[in-house]
Amino acid sequence: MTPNEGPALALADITCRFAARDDASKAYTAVANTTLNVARGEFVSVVGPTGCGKSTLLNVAAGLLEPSSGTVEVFGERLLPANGVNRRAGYMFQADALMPWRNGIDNVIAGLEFRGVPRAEALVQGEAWLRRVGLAGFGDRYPHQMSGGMRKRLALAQTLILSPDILLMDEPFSALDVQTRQLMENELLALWAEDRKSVLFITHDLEEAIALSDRVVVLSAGPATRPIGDFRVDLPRPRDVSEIRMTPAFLDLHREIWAAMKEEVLKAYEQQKAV
Ligand SMILES: Nc1ncnc2c1ncn2[C@@H]1O[C@H](COP(=O)(O)OP(=O)(O)OP(=O)(O)O)[C@@H](O)[C@H]1O
Repeated sequence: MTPNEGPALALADITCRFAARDDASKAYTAVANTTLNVARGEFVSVVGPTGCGKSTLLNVAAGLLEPSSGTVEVFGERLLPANGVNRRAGYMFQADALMPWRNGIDNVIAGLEFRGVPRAEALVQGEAWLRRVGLAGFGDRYPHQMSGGMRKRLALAQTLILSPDILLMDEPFSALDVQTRQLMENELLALWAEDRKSVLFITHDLEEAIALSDRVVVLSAGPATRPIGDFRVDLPRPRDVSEIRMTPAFLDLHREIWAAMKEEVLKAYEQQKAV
């Protein structure tokens, strides 16, 4: 396959082993033989019980972690951590990456400045992004002067201003209260609908996964986590995440996926109690 062909992300037969926590001479297999694709423009969520290996997979996709075996291709091109991180991707993690010493606008344009975009030009783009995420006029506030929801908006602008082809999101809204979270989910969907980036979204919240995605992949409990289910979400778009949750089609899908997930969640819970 030549570069720029193929899915946005193709994780093939990925296995990740770490030194075991209780005995560093032993290996702990976090993820085993996992194959996962994200097509161009597709919104895929990965759900699974706590500690199962979701973040590990995302770090592999980001090029931040080299798998013990298996390959990653980004638009048909092999991702080799030796060559650096996945440059086609933007990230949003649970903890935002805002710099407390920079005000809102300077946080939004940080990535552009690192890339060498002249400040005046970066500021124009930054102001436009502040408007798009509903923060027009808040550019001079510092992160500590903003609410959790505002900080997430700022982080979203900070990521999207670099127009990545792929968005890698690791429970980006989990720290928010339910209402703010649903507002942010709707905003994410609206922004995504504008140019349909390819998204890999990690969450332990099945409702959030279904409401946002085209496809939900369910992971087994660890160790040796692997996908145990792959469900297409054919709910109509545009979606309002709080309304779609009430529809019979959503509830049917939730029931179906939860049936696949439940045993794994219970397994992970028992394991956690045993530690
Ligand atoms: N660098 C590492 N060294 C050793 N063990 C690790 C490392 N990174 C992850 N692990 C282990 O691998 C397993 C999977 O971790 P990971 O963070 O990917 O899970 P997760 O599904 O994202 O968890 P959560 O839902 O709690 O965020 C865990 O048991 C974790 O302790």
